[in-house]
Amino acid sequence: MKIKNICCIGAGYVGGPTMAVIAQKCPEINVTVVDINEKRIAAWNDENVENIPIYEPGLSKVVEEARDRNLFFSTDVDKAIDQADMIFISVNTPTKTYGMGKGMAADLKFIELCARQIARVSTSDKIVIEKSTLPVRTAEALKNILENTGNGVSFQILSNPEFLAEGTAVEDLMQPDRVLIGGDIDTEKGKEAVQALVDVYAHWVPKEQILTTNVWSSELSKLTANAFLAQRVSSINAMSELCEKTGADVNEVAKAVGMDSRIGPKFLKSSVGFGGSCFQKDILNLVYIAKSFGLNEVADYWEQVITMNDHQKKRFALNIVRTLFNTVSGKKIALLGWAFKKDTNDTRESAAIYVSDYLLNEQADIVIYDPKVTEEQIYADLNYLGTRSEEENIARVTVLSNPYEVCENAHAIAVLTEWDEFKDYDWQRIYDGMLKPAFLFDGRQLLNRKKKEDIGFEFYAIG
Ligand SMILES: NC(=O)c1ccc[n+]([C@@H]2O[C@H](COP(=O)([O-])OP(=O)(O)OC[C@H]3O[C@@H](n4cnc5c(N)ncnc54)[C@H](O)[C@@H]3O)[C@@H](O)[C@H]2O)c1
Ligand SMILES: O=c1ccn([C@@H]2O[C@H](COP(=O)(O)OP(=O)(O)O[C@H]3O[C@H](CO)[C@@H](O)[C@H](O)[C@H]3O)[C@@H](O)[C@H]2O)c(=O)[nH]1
Repeated sequence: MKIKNICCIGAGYVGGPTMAVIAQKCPEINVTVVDINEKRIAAWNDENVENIPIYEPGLSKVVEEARDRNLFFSTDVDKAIDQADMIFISVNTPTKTYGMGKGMAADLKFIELCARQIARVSTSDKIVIEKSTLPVRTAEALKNILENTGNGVSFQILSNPEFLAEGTAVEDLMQPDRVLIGGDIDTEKGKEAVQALVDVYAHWVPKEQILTTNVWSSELSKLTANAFLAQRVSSINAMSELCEKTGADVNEVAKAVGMDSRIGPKFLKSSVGFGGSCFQKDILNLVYIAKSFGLNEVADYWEQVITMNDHQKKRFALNIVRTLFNTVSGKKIALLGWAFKKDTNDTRESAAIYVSDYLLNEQADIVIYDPKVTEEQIYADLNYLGTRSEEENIARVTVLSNPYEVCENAHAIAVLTEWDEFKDYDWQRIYDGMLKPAFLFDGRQLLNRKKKEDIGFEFYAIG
């Protein structure tokens, strides 16, 4: 089966970059990315390609090459669905904030809406692909909706979870460790659909790296991968606290442990805690699924990864309070970084949000600089927590676009995102402008302790 038209529902951090790369690598396939968010689509279509809504190194170049050639962004969801042979569903699946499974389960309402829309609009056979991260067995529900409410056309459902990490999305998409495709491999039609998607990726991904499985394994592998990755971060963060008590150095421990080829060196960087839209959401979802099968030990095991992460964020903030003579009330604390990691403008679940919240509870005055995050986003993140009124957040929090100004007259600086530029600042100038003692808290193992101590900083790093 030769695919001519692809539609992707959801022009977010996954849909946008993933489809841009597919379009660039498959010039003979038309790729249309649709979204109900008009502002987002307008930004993807902005004449100045640097204004696309997602900041990812290398992405604007890929978009520039393919856009209006075979890559299109549109709000006309019905039309794109109807014209497509293959539809990726790449909408958000956040943690539920209401009702059954509140705070744990994935909210599948956007997925269901997509399925109903596909069923209503389609007049020809389609391959429907789960690109969003979904609870295991979601394909069953999708199939039920599509087959019972559709116009009698045939749908094949595949699971094709995305493993890209933000900040390196383009690189990860161009050279993925693997592409995972789950399908109904027991039927001819199912096999054909899997092959059609394999053929798309085979334009640039070596065949050995395209893994096909049954649908349930594919769905569950995505949750498993994120749980394992987050677990490594929580494991090293747990050790960081022990290092601080014992004089061991967490970087040295990570290196020594990571040189064991069975463990490996990656993803062992101790930090103020993992953030991002995926790890917490996906582990909570996994815990919820385990509990729903009565697997309480399995659920408790994975829940500890989140407990440890919450502890890490909290103890970082409390350490600032304790070190500043047990009070930060009315003190200016400068925060460098708001994004959940470097090279992205995404702030979802960023540790910076929670560290700020703790400090604001202690009545600190917070001044923030991030190279890619807007002031509007920072206030939105704090207001979303609902800990205090919007007016109070505005009164206590200032966002500036000059890092030196942010640090001017501060009692302390906390580095919360590992942006490269922070390393190259004129730290003597920053020190000179601060109140003394000048405290510097490195939540990212980013700065050189010796050099900062030589300048005169009271330096605290995790681990
Ligand atoms: N962000 C990541 O790095 C990442 C990586 C791998 C997997 N995932 C998974 O991919 C999925 C999408 O994540 P994201 O970060 O791209 O989310 P996102 O919020 O950035 O984008 C989702 C988009 O879907 C749109 N949308 C929602 N319902 C719609 C509908 N009915 N019709 C049209 N558009 C609709 C929203 O307006 C939004 O723009 C999630 O399930 C996530 O877990 C994310
Ligand atoms: O050694 C490490 C590695 C990561 N982090 C933190 O962990 C979070 C997540 O980082 P990362 O995994 O690099 O970014 P994400 O974009 O959240 O990507 C994860 O989540 C995606 C969404 O499901 C998956 O597709 C990716 O494979 C998976 O890495 C960030 O706050 C990092 O700062 C650490 O603290 N230490």
